[in-house]
Amino acid sequence: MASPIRVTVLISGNGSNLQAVIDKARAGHLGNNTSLVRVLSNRKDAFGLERATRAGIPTQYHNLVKYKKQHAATPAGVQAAREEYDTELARLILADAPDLVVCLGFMHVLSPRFLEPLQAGKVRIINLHPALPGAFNGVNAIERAHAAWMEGKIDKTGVMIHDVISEVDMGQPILVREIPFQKGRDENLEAFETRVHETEWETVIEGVGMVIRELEAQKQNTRA
Ligand SMILES: Nc1nc2c(c(=O)[nH]1)N[C@@H](CN(C=O)c1ccc(C(=O)N[C@@H](CCC(=O)O)C(=O)O)cc1)CN2
Ligand SMILES: NCC(=O)N[C@@H]1O[C@H](COP(=O)([O-])[O-])[C@@H](O)[C@H]1O
Repeated sequence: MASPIRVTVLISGNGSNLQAVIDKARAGHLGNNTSLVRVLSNRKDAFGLERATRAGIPTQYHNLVKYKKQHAATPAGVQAAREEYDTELARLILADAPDLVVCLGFMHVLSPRFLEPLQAGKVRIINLHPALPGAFNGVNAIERAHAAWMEGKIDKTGVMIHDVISEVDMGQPILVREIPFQKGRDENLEAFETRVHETEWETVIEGVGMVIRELEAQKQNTRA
């Protein structure tokens, strides 16, 4: 059997999308031969780390604060801290020799200090974002979409899996799932968020599966 597709997951929080991926991989339905090699979080209290531990997946906590303390609290100092953080993040991840890095609620903007070493190592990076391409980039996308709908500005939103590039949430979409708003403008934020998360759990499994199959085919062609 071909060597497994090695996957590293980056998180910052609850990890419900990570759990969807873990469950699918464990059932053998995430590609023919997939190995989740590590879950890394920039937040120590991320429940996703517990989910990974329960699944027997190695974890790592890598936090920006340690780097910020070594620099002045100036824009230049913060920039230097972020660059050092990203350089070390790339080293940590490359040490596991992944084929794919999946951002699932990883609340940190990745700089070229991270992106370039991974590109050099031919490691694909993808992200799950709860919005349609080009809409509501960045944080709090679900809340912002709901507010825009309440103001009558949009009638649908969605979730997507996309390639990660330096410009946040502007990488090539891989899989997009639209989510229409319900008539009557009476769906509160909590109910709407639940619908979005349910769509995410399906989308992340399908989207990650698509990329894994692409990588499997590439490995097959390289061997041929
Ligand atoms: N260079 C890229 N980095 C990341 C991308 C990307 O497409 N390109 N996707 C994100 C995930 N993400 C949206 O999907 C995202 C995460 C975090 C932020 C952000 O503004 N983070 C702040 C800190 C916010 C916080 O701590 O709550 C920051 O980094 O200063 C924007 C978008 C993963 N990274
Ligand atoms: N900009 C990135 C972003 O907003 N990501 C979002 O963080 C949440 C993580 O949930 P989870 O920890 O339960 O998987 C998800 O809603 C994901 O789309």
